[in-house]
Parts: sequence; structure tokens; C-alpha cells
Amino acid sequence: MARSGILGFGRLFDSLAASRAEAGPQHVIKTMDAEMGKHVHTCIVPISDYELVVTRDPANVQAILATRSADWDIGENRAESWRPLVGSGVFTSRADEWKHSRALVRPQFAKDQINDLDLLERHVQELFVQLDRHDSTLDSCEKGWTQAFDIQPLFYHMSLDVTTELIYGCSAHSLNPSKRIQLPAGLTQHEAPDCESIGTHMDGGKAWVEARGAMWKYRWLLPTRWFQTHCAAVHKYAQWFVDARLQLGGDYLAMLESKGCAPSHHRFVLLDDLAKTTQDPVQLRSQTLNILTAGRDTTAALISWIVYFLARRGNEGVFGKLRQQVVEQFGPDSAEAITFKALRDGVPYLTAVINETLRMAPVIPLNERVAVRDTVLPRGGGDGSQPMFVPEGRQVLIATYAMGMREDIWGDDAAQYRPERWGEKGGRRVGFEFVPFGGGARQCLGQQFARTMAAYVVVRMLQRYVKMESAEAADAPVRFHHTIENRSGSGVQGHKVLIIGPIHPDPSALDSLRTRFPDLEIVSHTEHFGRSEPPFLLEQWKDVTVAVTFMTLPPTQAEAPNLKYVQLMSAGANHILQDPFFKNSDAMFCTANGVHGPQISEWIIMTYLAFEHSLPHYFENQAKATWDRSRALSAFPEDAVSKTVGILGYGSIGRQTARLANAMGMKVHAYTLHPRPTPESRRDASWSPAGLGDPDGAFPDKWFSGGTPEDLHAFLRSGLDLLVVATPLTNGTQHLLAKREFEVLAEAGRGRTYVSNVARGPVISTDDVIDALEEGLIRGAALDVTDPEPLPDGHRLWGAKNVIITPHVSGASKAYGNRVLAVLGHNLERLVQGRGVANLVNKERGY
Ligand code: HEM
Repeated sequence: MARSGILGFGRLFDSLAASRAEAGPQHVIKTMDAEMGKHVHTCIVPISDYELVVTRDPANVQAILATRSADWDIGENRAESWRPLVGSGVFTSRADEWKHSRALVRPQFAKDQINDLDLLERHVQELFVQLDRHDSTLDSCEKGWTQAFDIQPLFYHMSLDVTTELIYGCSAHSLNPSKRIQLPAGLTQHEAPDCESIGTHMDGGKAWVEARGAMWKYRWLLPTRWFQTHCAAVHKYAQWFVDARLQLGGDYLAMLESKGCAPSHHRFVLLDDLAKTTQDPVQLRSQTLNILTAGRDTTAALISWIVYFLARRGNEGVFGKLRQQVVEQFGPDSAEAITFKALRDGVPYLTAVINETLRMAPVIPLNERVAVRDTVLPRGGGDGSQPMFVPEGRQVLIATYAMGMREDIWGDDAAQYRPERWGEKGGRRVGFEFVPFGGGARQCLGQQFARTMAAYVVVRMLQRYVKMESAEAADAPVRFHHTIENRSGSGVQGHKVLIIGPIHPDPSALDSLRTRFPDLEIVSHTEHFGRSEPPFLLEQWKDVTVAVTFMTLPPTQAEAPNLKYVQLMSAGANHILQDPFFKNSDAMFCTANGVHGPQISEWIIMTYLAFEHSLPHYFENQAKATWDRSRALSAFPEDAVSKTVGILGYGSIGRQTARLANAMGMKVHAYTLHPRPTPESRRDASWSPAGLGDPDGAFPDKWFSGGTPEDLHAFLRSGLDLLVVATPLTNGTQHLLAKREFEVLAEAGRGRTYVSNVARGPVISTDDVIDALEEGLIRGAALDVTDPEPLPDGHRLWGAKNVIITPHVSGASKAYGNRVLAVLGHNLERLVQGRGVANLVNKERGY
């Protein structure tokens, strides 16, 4: 090819422009066809003072990857750019170092257990939950944050979740963060791994590596500050697992299981297995990170492409035929009949679909090698059929996509998606014209795993969905931006967060948010319930896109035209329902639901136990310096074991209370307004601190529901020792507990119920609770909220029998501000990924 452009840089700029236009792989074909002719398959491309070779000739590919592979090695870019992020391992090393790495990790991939279908099924279930939820939770205003909803990010999450579990034994649970395990910090000298941000740091690091690659030999110009942050975070994450494995040896998997990770029996965990061969912590960290990098995005991209082609208009026949075979082989809805062998051999058309997808969208459309000595390629010289001399140091690009599009190999319809071309068995004989997984000595180690996972996910989706539809037009071009999806940067560039209000997070929590989103601008303005020092000026709203606030809002959207997301510091939104900005702007509002669970549930248990163990009585005696054991000896306190707690309103506070009560040996009865008959309906999508609460709705022994007094009475009659009132205050819950309800409690439990109110005062009728206490209809009450508030001096509730009153303080906690920031971080991550946020306020319903 001829040189082009100023100083010969034209070819480079053309190729960058094609990548930006999402047509990089097609650009190779177009340029070769136009400038060299369709019959030329190998050419030299000059760029400035440098020349590289591009080939789409299978004979040359075979020589490079297999027959003359000793003359070739991977190029500097892969080796050097990736190493700071993932270390030196099988994917990034060269020459003898690579041979050593390959020999070390290859045996892991030969084991049957690596194809663990139980592991895949667990994560497919999480995928389904997200798919179900997506439609119902995505609010129109969220769509303005990134692009329209795209199924692809869910596959990337699933792939991260699967590969982290396969490699380290503990999933990052990015599809369902509520399932994240809080691993112990003290076990190794490293901090507990941050499962929440590992995906973001890997994406950020990868984006940098790709940007560096695109800058070709001027890559040193790229600043490294953020890259270093990502590298440090990724290392820290892997190091904890490696150290824990080395410290615990054969007990490593049992430890993970005891913390709540998937069961250890018969489970294959790559790190665990690898540590039987080497105990070198750096090796273990690097090799596992190399495999995580090589396997995560590639598999997600393959699944995304398969779904893309199945849903593409015009491919309805392919979808129908595949679905029919899948259902015939595996049934319409269950995973039971799916085995590794049946996946591999049982549905030939599925194999054909996967192969055809990899032909038309090889996940890695350009592979690369550099000659390590002077050598020859079998074809490309003379008229194209002669050998071509390649000097040492020359780079060759293997155009995998272009080979897949050659009409002389695949037929005139090479541009059509037609799985039938793969024949009856789905896998026609191919040579080096089809190398999506590379070939020869450095062939992909994860091919079988990737194929199994893709096949499994597709089968489960086809069992579940009778139809898939693409939003694109039938003739829309295939856009290769997504070949390996690149969510470059952290996705929050240009966003500015204003924290304004009475509650402030620790500087360390702010720092970790900055580390997680390095390009997010954060400003913080202290304010004490409406009064701020220095005064906050209206024009300061102008460029704010995210506000974290208790109740300070801009007067109208005109003052804050860019404000898209308001993170409230409160669990409810009732105090701003009449605010003009809330009512009239299109910003989305999220509550801090979940930040109160830990401290309020502690308050509930504390007051209950204080009452049971007569703490107020002993405090009084202590003040009088009186040692008197008679009370405990005459009427033994009752402990909580086997008692029943009824939780009226099973939200985040109720769920954390259930967790604590369960740990004390109590039974849990839950009450919700709407029925929750299925496991799905019992789940809770709102935010909760990792490892706390009851996101799956697993604790209740009985579940009651309904909106009528009869429904409520059935719950109150269920034998409650402790009744926790944790329901929002609405018109329907005003005086929900009144005279009749206390009578029902008394009839059912002979006055043994202790009542705890952490909701709002008016949910209980004050006069009626006083009467119930005085008449012994209930044993006692702990009230953090009263009606009225503040409770006036001399009010008769102060002196009621067996009552503990605190002045609406159960929600206070030093961790409050940090938790609000955690909700913010959680939602920012979801917004960047185009997913629905947690705790979104429905503006019509007001909560
Ligand atoms: C659709 C999914 C995948 C595709 C298309 C793919 C593709 C490739 C390709 C083309 C190479 C060769 C690069 C070269 O020639 O230099 C490669 C190497 C590699 N792949 Fe994959 N891969 C996939 C999934 C996986 C998975 C799931 C894993 C592991 C869990 C994995 C692990 C590796 C490793 C370790 C290497 C380096 C081998 C070496 O250099 O010796 N891959 N992959």
C-alpha cells in the first residue's frame, strides 16, 4: 500500500476514524479491496517511518500461529501495557516466561470441573431477576443519564460474577450487589477485597490500555495517574484472595463458604487448584488476573453478539429453529436436563449459531504478532502467491474478521448470518481461516469454558423467552464498537456532585468515592438545617448534575439546568413532596433507604432486651447505690430464644431486624401490604449495606399481607412476643394500631406482646397505647417516635407503665453520612452502566 497523509500518518488516522465510526474491522476489508483488489490477502501498510503487515490469508496465519510459531511472539503493546494492571502471566508474557506460565496454568483448563453448570445456573438466575426488573424499574428520567437500555452490560456483569467466582471462589455479585459478601479484613495483612468496585477498576484499566494501544508508538504521552489508581485497586483485590489461600491452605474454600460464598463441596476454584502447584504470591496474583482479563469481557461479548444476531430483524427463522431444538432437547423451562455433554453435542444448531456468530463477529477481530527473527510468510510476495520476507521486529496483524468475510472461502453469502453453512453437525471442518480463539501454541485456554457458558446462557434464555426483538432496523449496519465493549473512563466525566446538608461523610469516605470515580467532581457545603456557612449562592447550582441533600433544593430547574439526580439523605421523601423543584423538574430523586437499618434494628433489640432484663430498674438502683437481686430471682427474665417477632412493614429496617432476631434464635413473622407469594416477590431491590438485611426475603417463617383490618388481625393473632412497627406513615397507616388491635394482641397472647415503634408516632393511637399499657393488654412498649412530637412536658405517655421513650433518635449513627455516600456510589455505578437506580422515588406515589 502507498503512504498517505501528512508525514505518512494518514493510514493511522483513517483507522482511528473507522474505529470511532464503529467500523474498524470493516475498514481493513474496504481498504484492502479498494487499494489492492479482492484477490490480495496480504499487504504492507506504511505508517510514518514504520511498516506493518496485514494478512487475511489462512496459509500465513497457520505459519505465524503454528508451523513457524517460534519465529513470532506477541507484541510489546500487549506485554507492556497490560502488565502494570494484571502482572506478568500467561496472557501478557513472552518467550520463556510465557512457556513457564502456560505450563503452569494449562492443567487447570483441562479439568472437567471447570465447566461448572451449577455455578452458571446461579448467575443465570440473577440475570433473569435483572431482566425482569429492568422494565419495571427504569424510570423515563433515568434514560437521560446514558444511552437507552442495552442488555449487553448485564452480560458483562454476569461474566464478571462468573469468572471471579470461578477464579477466586467468591463472586463479585455485580448483577445483584445485595448478595455481596463482606469478607473479613483481619484475615490477611491486606484490606478486605472491594467486590463492588473491582469491575469499575478493571474497566478503567482496560480503557487506558486500549487508549495507549491506539496511540501506537506515541503511547508514552498518555498520563498514567488514573491508570495507577486502577492498577493498585485491582492488585489489592486479588492479593487478599491469594494471601488468604496461602495462609489457610486446604481450609480456604471452607472459610469462603463460612462467610457466605457458594458452597465449597466438589467445587473447582482456579486459585485454589493453582496454589497446589505454586505458592509464589506474585505468580498466583498475576496468573489469576491474567485469566480474569482474558476471560471476562471476551465471553460477555460473545454472548452479547449471539443475542444480537438472534434478535436481529430478518433472523426470526434462526431464532425459531434454535428455540425449537433447545426446547426439544432440554424442555421448556428447567435446567435439569442440561449437561455439559448435551450442551456440546446435543443441539448441533446451537454449535452452528455460536460458530456463525464468531465468524461474523470474532470477539477479537485483529490478532497480532511480531517477528522475533528474520522470517518468511508462505504467501504475499511477488504476485501474492510467492513467499514474503519479514524482517525481525516487524509487526503482523492477523485480520480474523476479514478472513471470516472472504467470499472465496465462505461463499457469496459470506455477509449473511446463516448458521446452516456449518452443516448438520454445526461444526464444519475448518482450518486457519477460522481462528476466533487463535491457534497453535498460544491458542485460547478458555475456549471450552467460553463456549459452555455461552451455550448455557443462550439455552436458558431461549427456554424462557419465546421471542426476542431488536430495536434496530433490519438493514442497520453491524457496529463493531461493541466487539469488545469498552465502557471507557468511569462514565461520570462532566458530572459534578454537590453535597449540601447537615450530615457529612468522613473525609476517608469521600476519598474512596473519588478513587472509585476519579473524574467525578465533588464539592461539599456544610449546612445546618437550612442555614449555611458561608452562604450558599444560587448560581452555584448551575453546573451541578448530582445533589446529595436533606432538603435544600434549587428553587426551579432554571437555576440548576443540569441537575439530573438528587440523592436524599433521608429514608423518605415526604418532607419535600410539596417542593416546587421536586414537583416540576425532571430530575430523579432517590431516598437513602437502607442507611437506617443497622442502627434502628440495634435500637429495637436493645430496648427489647433492656426491658426483658429490667435495665431501667437496675439503672435506678445504681443511681441509689443499691445492690438488690430480688427482681431477677423472683421473676426470671425471659431470653429471646424461640420467641416470635412480628415485623409490621418488611422494608430495610424490618429486614435487618429480622437478621438480628434470627441470630438470637427468634422466629420471624413478616407483614407487608402486598402479598409476596413467590421467592421473586419477596426480594428487595433497595440498597442495603453489603451482607446485611434480608435482600432475598429468606428470614420470615411466615409471611402475612393485606390492607384490611382482618388481614392485620390475622398477623397480630399469630403469637407475637415482640411487635415491631416499621411501616411508612400514609393515610392508610394512620392509627393502624388502636384499641381493637391491642385487644386482638391480648386475646391471642394473653398480654405477652412487647411493642416497639420506630416508624412514625401517628401509626399508633397514643391514647390507646397508654390504655393498653395500663390495662396490661401488652407487656410494655419502646417508642422512639410519639404523637405528638416533641412529646410535651407533663404528657401522660411519659408516665405510662413499662414504657421506654427516646426522642426520635434511633436513626442516628456516626456511619450515617458514609452510608448515604455508599448509596450514591452504588447508584452512580448503576447509572454509568445504564441500569435502573436503587431507591428511586416514584413522584406520583411520593415514595
Ligand atoms: C468468546 C470468548 C473468548 C475468545 C473469543 C477468546 C479469544 C482468545 C484469543 C484469540 C486468544 C489468543 C491470543 C493470541 O493468539 O495471542 C486467547 C488467549 C487466551 N485466552 Fe481466550 N478467549 C475467550 C475466552 C476466554 C476465557 C473464558 C478464558 C479463561 C477463563 C480465556 C483465557 C485465555 C488465556 C489464558 C489466553 C492466553 C493464552 C496464551 O497466550 O497462552 N479466554 N483468547
